[in-house]
Amino acid sequence: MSDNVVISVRNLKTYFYTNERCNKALNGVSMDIKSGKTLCIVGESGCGKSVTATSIMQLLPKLSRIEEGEIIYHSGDERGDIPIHKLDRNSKEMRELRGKDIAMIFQDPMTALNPVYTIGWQITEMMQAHEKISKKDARHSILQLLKDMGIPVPHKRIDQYPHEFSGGMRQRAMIAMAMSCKPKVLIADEPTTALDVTIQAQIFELMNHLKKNYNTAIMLITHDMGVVSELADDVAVMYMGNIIESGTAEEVLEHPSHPYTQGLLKSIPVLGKGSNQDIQPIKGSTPDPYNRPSGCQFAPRCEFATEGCTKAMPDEVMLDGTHMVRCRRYQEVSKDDK
Ligand SMILES: Nc1ncnc2c1ncn2[C@@H]1O[C@H](COP(=O)(O)OP(=O)(O)OP(=O)(O)O)[C@@H](O)[C@H]1O
Repeated sequence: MSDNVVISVRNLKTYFYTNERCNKALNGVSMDIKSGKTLCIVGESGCGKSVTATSIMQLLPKLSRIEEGEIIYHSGDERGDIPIHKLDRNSKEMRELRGKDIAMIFQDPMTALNPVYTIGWQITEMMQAHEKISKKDARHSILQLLKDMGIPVPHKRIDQYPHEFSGGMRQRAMIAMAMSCKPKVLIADEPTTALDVTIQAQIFELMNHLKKNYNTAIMLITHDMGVVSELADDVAVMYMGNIIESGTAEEVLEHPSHPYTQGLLKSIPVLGKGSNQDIQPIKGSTPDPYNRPSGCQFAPRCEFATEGCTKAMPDEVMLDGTHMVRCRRYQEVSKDDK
């Protein structure tokens, strides 16, 4: 395994059990999250992006559990490799990992920020929960952190409440809180969906700054291929609980080999191509997770599908380099893209 892998996920199966029915929300997911790189997880609503994140954080909703597979955190220190999938969500070890080693940011900053305390107070609490640090030293580092996160007049902002911040500034404050213990991994679940494009661009710049200057491993969840093309070093495309294509951003975006990836790329406008672009949404909709089609889950929506596709789930095929695709018809699909 390459040195810079911080989290490796192997054959992860996370299921939901509701009314005696089982939803295989993750059905054998494997991926590596690497330091100093951004891995984008992309796919339509319900494909399993958030469940992947909450499995890694051991913050799964009720009625769901990790059924099979591994999530290993490679600490790089005397703790060695930590099997997260075996830890209890409320265990001391898991609580220490959360925040200190692996931090998460959300679409809505108020998920993480408490309205009744000042930003400075909340970040101090977070720091003191994980390390021995005096209030004075914490204040000093928080001022620097707020400045690093592009929050103007930090000595004033530190004593303000979340409601005194604009949406974009609140998002930065949440990122500052997530970064306060210098985590090795930052998991960001659609962090800019609610923000306007200018603020979105600033938050992306900030994430690139974290990656470069703190060597943070970033896992960024998005449904937007435009975001992927701007930020990703590595990409994993998910559909119905499986990764159906993955590789470096160049491999996946320049040579998409799964019809679903091609569909996602055709459904976004390309910068610089003007307003007369042929934007085509992917036809059909995702199947009912409790009543899945047999074989390839995308087959009912796929123009390349043949009878064989509905018989069994396609195996992973390794193309060039790290490029993986799960499609029987990938050769025809790749030709079609040329
Ligand atoms: N709390 C829950 N209770 C029951 N099923 C759930 C719950 N959360 C997620 N699921 C199911 O797990 C599957 C994966 O959902 P997940 O939230 O990971 O999708 P997603 O790709 O993050 O979608 P979105 O972009 O809408 O957030 C879906 O079939 C979803 O219905």
